[in-house]
This record gives sequence, structure tokens and C-alpha cells, in this order.
Amino acid sequence: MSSTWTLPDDLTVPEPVEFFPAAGEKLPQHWSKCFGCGDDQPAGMAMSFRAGNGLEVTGRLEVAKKYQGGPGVIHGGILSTAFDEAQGMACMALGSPVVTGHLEIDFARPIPLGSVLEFRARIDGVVRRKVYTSAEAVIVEGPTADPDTVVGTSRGLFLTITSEHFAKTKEFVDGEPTSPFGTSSV
Ligand SMILES: CCCCCCCC(=O)SCCNC(=O)CCNC(=O)[C@H](O)C(C)(C)COP(=O)(O)OP(=O)(O)OC[C@H]1O[C@@H](n2cnc3c(N)ncnc32)[C@H](O)[C@@H]1OP(=O)(O)O
Repeated sequence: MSSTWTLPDDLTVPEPVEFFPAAGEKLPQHWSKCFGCGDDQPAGMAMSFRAGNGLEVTGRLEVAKKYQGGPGVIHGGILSTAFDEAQGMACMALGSPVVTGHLEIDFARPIPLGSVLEFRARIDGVVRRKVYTSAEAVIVEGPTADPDTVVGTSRGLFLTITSEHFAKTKEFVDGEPTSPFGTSSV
């Protein structure tokens, strides 16, 4: 891995909010029209998530043929989107909406079409509104499945926001919010 990502010295590690689901329970989608996790987005990736221990979540993505980049393998942008979604969902543990400010990905192994990816994403800590996150992906089903081989890693900075953030783009919203927290607070 070639990342220069470093965590700041004044990082603090928060507790999950009390209404964050218990380990193993399904997380609600944050917005039904979301390209990453929405169940009302036919063009989307339909990722699903469960709470893990503490500030960690696990996510699942089925690598459909339409996600092809190079011949037979996932497009790098799709993998990046999946990490963005997974790390954003981990931020649900804070109980306030976030957006991505910075995301960096290492593509470690080819990921064949037909794979099922598992993402393990977490909050590493916070400084003011800055939420430092990281994640790994492994192939858990498919032709090269191996839960011990990391096929991609990601680090990301998310920023907590208020409802004002999405007020600016409200006129472009396609659909109604259906979830009590996350970025659905439009
Ligand atoms: C449950 C949710 C799941 C969501 C999954 C999907 C998530 C997404 O894809 S969200 C869509 C993509 N992201 C966006 O559209 C965001 C667009 N960008 C913005 O709106 C703004 O730049 C925003 C909100 C990130 C930051 O702006 P603003 O609120 O004015 O923050 P600002 O005051 O500039 O910075 C706050 C702090 O963050 C730091 N910061 C802001 N952006 C960055 C960055 N890109 N890199 C490093 N640091 C940054 C600043 O240096 C500052 O640090 P400090 O507290 O130490 O002074």
C-alpha cells in the first residue's frame, strides 16, 4: 500500500449513539434513492449493511456484469463508490449526517465479475466535524473467493453537516426521504 494517510494526534474515539443498531443487525438505508444503498434506485448498487462491533459496519456488494471496467473485472470507480458508501454508513454511528470530503483507494487485487464483496468499514476517530474512516474489502463468494485476502483498502475523511447542506439542492431532489437519520434529512 502506498497511502500517505495519517491520523491526527488530537483524534478522539466516540461512542456509537444509543439508537445505532446492535452488532449483527441490519442498518437502514440512509436514502431510498441513493445509488449505493437505495432500494428505490433501479440503476443503483443495492448494497446492504449490518452493524459490527463498536464503530464498525459490514457491507455487501454483488459485482454484477454491468459493473465491468477492464475485461471481466470490476470498474475502479464502482469499487470506489462502494467504499464511499461503506465508510459513510459507518459514520451513521455518530447519529448525524455526513458527506465525503476526501477518499483514497488502494486497488490490491483484480475483482472478477460475479464476486460478492464484503466491506469492513469503521470510524477511526473524530476531530471537530472531521470523521476519519477506513475500510477493507474481501471476496466472500465467487471464483476467487478468499476471506483472508484483502482486495482493496480505503481511507476517507467525512464531514458532519447540518440540514442546511442539502437545503441548497432541495429543488433537485428525486423522491421523498424514508429514513430517520443519515443524509436523508433533506
Ligand atoms: C450515511 C451516509 C452515507 C453516505 C455515502 C455517500 C457519501 C457521499 O458520496 S457525499 C457526496 C460527495 N461529497 C460532497 O458532495 C461534499 C462536497 N463538499 C462540500 O460540500 C464541502 O467541501 C464540505 C461540506 C465537505 C466541507 O465544507 P465545509 O463544511 O465548509 O467545511 P470547512 O469549514 O471547509 O472544513 C472543515 C474542516 O474539514 C477540513 N476539510 C474539508 N474538506 C477537506 C478535504 N477535502 N480534505 C481534507 N480536509 C478537509 C478543513 O480543513 C477543516 O478542518 P479544521 O477543522 O481542522 O479546520
